[in-house]
Amino acid sequence: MAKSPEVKLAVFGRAGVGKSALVVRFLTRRFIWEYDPTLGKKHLLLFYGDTENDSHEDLQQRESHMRWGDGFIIVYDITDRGSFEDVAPLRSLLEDVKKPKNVPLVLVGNKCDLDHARQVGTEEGERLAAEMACAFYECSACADEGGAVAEAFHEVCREVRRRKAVQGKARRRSSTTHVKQAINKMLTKISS
Ligand SMILES: Nc1nc2c(ncn2[C@@H]2O[C@H](COP(=O)(O)OP(=O)(O)OP(=O)(O)O)[C@@H](O)[C@H]2O)c(=O)[nH]1
Repeated sequence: MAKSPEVKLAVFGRAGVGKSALVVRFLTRRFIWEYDPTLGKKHLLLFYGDTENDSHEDLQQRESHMRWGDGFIIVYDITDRGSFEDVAPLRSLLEDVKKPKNVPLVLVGNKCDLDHARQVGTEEGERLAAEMACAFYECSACADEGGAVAEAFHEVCREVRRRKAVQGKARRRSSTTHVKQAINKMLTKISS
């Protein structure tokens, strides 16, 4: 069976929203405090950073990771409205930095086990995701009973692969067109 192509995923969101916990949950099906520390952050896909008070270096690093990624997950914490307000600027930066635009993206509202402390309604997340034309998941890295964390990661991977397949087809079609044009040119020359 053909191996699935590698997908480079980048996870963005304000500090403390649970990026590392989500990646650990996805990779190990465990919450971060249960996981083996020897696994280490090197196994995490990505874990960036604050959107406020960023140094020039932080900004440069974030932009280079945006260029690096094939697919993106933007995370906010449903108990932290500020982290929700960071989403739109992050998405704009992504649109500015990443070419071509309209990247594979999923929006995640994390920590939904803390419903009593909720500051961002589910419908607000849904509305923002609709504006950004991307899928939306509310989930909890801590108590992921329905498997929404894995579903969010899989959805962005599927979207990346779908687009790679379309691009591959377009590339093959354009190289076939080039060959046809070259043959036609040769035939025209020969017959003239
Ligand atoms: N209750 C609850 N706590 C969570 C959840 N996800 C993460 N946390 C906690 O939130 C805190 C921050 O989680 P991290 O995964 O380190 O967040 P981060 O976004 O990677 O943070 P930075 O590395 O600072 O950017 C930790 O204390 C986690 O245990 C969740 O789904 N529910």
